[in-house]
Amino acid sequence: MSVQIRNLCKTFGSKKVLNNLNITLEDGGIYCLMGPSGMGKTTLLRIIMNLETKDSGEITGIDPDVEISSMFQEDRILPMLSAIANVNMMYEKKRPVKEIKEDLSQILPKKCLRQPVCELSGGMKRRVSLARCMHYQGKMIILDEPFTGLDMATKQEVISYILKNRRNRILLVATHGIEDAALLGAKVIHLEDCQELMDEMKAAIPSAQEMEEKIKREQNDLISSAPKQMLMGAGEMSARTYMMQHMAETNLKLLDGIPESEWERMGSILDGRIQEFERGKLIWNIGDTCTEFAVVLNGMVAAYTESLKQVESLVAKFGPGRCFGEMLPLSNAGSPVKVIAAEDSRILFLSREKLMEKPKTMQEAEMKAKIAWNMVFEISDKLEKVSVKLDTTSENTVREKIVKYLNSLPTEKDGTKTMFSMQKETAQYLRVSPEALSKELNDMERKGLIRKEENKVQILQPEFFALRPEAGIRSIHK
Ligand SMILES: Nc1ncnc2c1ncn2[C@@H]1O[C@H](COP(=O)(O)OP(=O)(O)OP(=O)(O)O)[C@@H](O)[C@H]1O
Repeated sequence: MSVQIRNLCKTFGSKKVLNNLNITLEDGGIYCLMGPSGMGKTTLLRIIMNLETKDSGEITGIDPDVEISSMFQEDRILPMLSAIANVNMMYEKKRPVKEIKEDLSQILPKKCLRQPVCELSGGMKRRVSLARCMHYQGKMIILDEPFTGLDMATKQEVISYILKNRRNRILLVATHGIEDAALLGAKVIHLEDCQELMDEMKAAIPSAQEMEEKIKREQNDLISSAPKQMLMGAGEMSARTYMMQHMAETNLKLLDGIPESEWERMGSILDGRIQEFERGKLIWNIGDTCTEFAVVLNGMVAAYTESLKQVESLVAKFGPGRCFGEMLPLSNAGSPVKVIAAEDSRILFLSREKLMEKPKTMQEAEMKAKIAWNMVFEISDKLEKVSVKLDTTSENTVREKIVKYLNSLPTEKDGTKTMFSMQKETAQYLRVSPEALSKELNDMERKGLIRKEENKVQILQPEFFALRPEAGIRSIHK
């Protein structure tokens, strides 16, 4: 039976937070609840969980007191107990420690499972809290910003853990991460679309300009983190994906210099076709052949790649005036990319063949000249960026991989870096044998480059570890 939220209203004092909100959560569905900060996500989750009273409306299909398992924004774990004990508290009749240990070691280093959780890092505490939630039986799982403080690799591990242990329960995740929905395979619920927005509520919604800036920031974060991930040497991202991300950085402004009011007319002169896509609709699928340039006239589209583990991640978002056809030839070459409407969008498709044809009228010649100029300009810029190619892991020595990996980890306040997880998993992650990893770490310690203790590594000679991108990339035409 689905969970139905009908005409839900909530006011704090004079502040209207939810107004006639309607959402249906289908049995077994996965949902990401998104919305600007302060829009009422946590309030809605708390009302569903019966931790907050509603002013009016109704929620049917679930008994919040026994059927919901939740993870809050705060960890809510018992600090002096171990991760194992925290999880085992979910059971009236305790489960064998071995069983819990095995389960937890999917997302946490084995060594820390018996430590009091107050000694763990913030991200580790989040994972204990998540595991506790997943172990509770019920009909629905609610996670309020579960991925805060997790790096991309850990997030992917945690998401596989969630999906593996969900057992077809309804999953509702509040998040700000635009790529989380794709990683979870979730349907996105935009809180602002499910209710009647009062003027005061609209104030929480960012302006178009703020959104543009946010997207730019997120895009930049994604792009700047890409080489880092690659430098880890995990082989997870191909060189082609790397190139694509650099392409995304400069995605083609095919219509630059042509006023917006002219775009549609230009489309008709060049025999283009215009198609409308509702939010969430697939525009271009992985592997589709590319014979057209696709220019966003209105709305916003998002391009996703698929990693070797078939986890999708957002590569770029394109707003009006941007063209994504340039990325698609790469998909023919085997690099997976798909494009989805992130908002209701109108797309102008321009045939490559038509663009190449000799113009028949002056108007056509003028349009084509502008497009051709934009392409030349863009391509010359790109050639600069695509002039590097990633070495594949086979050419990297174990030490290079360790150095790159350590470089990619954040430095903690005490100057140490916490290794991804236990050595065995790190070895697997870096695609080297555990013996080779351990030998190399010992060697580096003997040479005074690092000091090891438990899961932590202290870098003693920072200059040796200074990020050297050229160690992982080489020029292909210089
Ligand atoms: N107990 C409360 N008393 C008064 N106002 C509250 C209370 N709880 C929440 N609010 C207000 O309700 C609004 C919605 O808050 P809520 O925490 O639900 O937003 P959110 O979408 O989850 O935000 P974020 O993404 O930042 O976590 C905010 O303006 C907040 O200040």
